[in-house]
Amino acid sequence: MNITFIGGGNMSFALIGGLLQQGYSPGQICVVEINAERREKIKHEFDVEAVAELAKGLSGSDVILLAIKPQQLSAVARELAALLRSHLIISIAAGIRATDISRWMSGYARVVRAMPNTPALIRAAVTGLYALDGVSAEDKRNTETILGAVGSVLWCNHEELLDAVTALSGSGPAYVFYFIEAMQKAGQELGLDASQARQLSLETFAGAARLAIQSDEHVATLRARVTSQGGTTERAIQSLENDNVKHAIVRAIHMANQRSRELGDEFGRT
Ligand SMILES: NC(=O)C1=CN([C@@H]2O[C@H](COP(=O)(O)OP(=O)(O)OC[C@H]3O[C@@H](n4cnc5c(N)ncnc54)[C@H](O)[C@@H]3O)[C@@H](O)[C@H]2O)C=CC1
Ligand SMILES: O=C(O)[C@@H]1CCC=N1
Repeated sequence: MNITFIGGGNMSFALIGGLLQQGYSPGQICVVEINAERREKIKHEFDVEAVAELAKGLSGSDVILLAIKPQQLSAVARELAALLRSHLIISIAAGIRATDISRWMSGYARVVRAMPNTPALIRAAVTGLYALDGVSAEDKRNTETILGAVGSVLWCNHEELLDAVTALSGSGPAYVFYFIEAMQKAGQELGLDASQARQLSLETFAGAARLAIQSDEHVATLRARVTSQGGTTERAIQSLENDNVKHAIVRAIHMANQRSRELGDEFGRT
């Protein structure tokens, strides 16, 4: 299975790195990238072919992975329409609907919409997937192999759920970093130096997440176990509740979901 990436930015870097580590050979991968500096970087980093012209990048490829910004997608998809043979198309663009990509490509229906996240860089991504009806069982397995090279994958049965995936896990690493930023700030205000605050915050976050993954219990139960009656955690959680922090986080994720849908509507009209 030969893969052509359209766009050689951050996400393509993560995915290509994962595929090569999984045993893919550089000869199976090609990148179409309009920026000459990026092309050089890709060649230098991975020893894979990087070209500027779409048609040149597609020769011999079975899968086209669209990794350009949502704003650039409709023009590229329309250009692709005339060049398609029997390619599987996978798009990772936020918000852009598989149904619109298919429409821009004159109804071509072998389209999968995927939403990975940046932990792909260390092969710890989670990716939501949605397939149009024209995608075969083999196409689905190939999609799982490609996105599975950088982490775990899950299929959604309805396209709207990809907006939810985008809001929860696509953007999610930013929420986690935001929380860690706050923990580090507090640690330093309490007299720890930057490196101590970093170590304590990050390892607490990673340890708690690992514990939750390995435990069969609900996270609320795990939280209760940290919270001694009359103790320090109780005081902190009460403060979070008084400030309505859970509500604020839930609202933020709804906002991201709304933005993903807006992106779909915005470009769906074109
Ligand atoms: N950054 C993130 O956390 C995530 C991003 N995404 C999605 O992945 C897509 C790519 O995101 P990034 O890699 O972060 O963006 P990026 O800006 O790092 O990469 C995009 C690349 O595409 C190139 N490009 C632009 N127009 C092109 C064209 N016509 N032909 C070929 N190359 C072209 C640009 O020069 C750039 O190198 C976006 O649609 C984004 O919504 C999906 C999941 C997570
Ligand atoms: O912020 C964005 O639009 C992209 C999609 C998910 C993560 N980054």
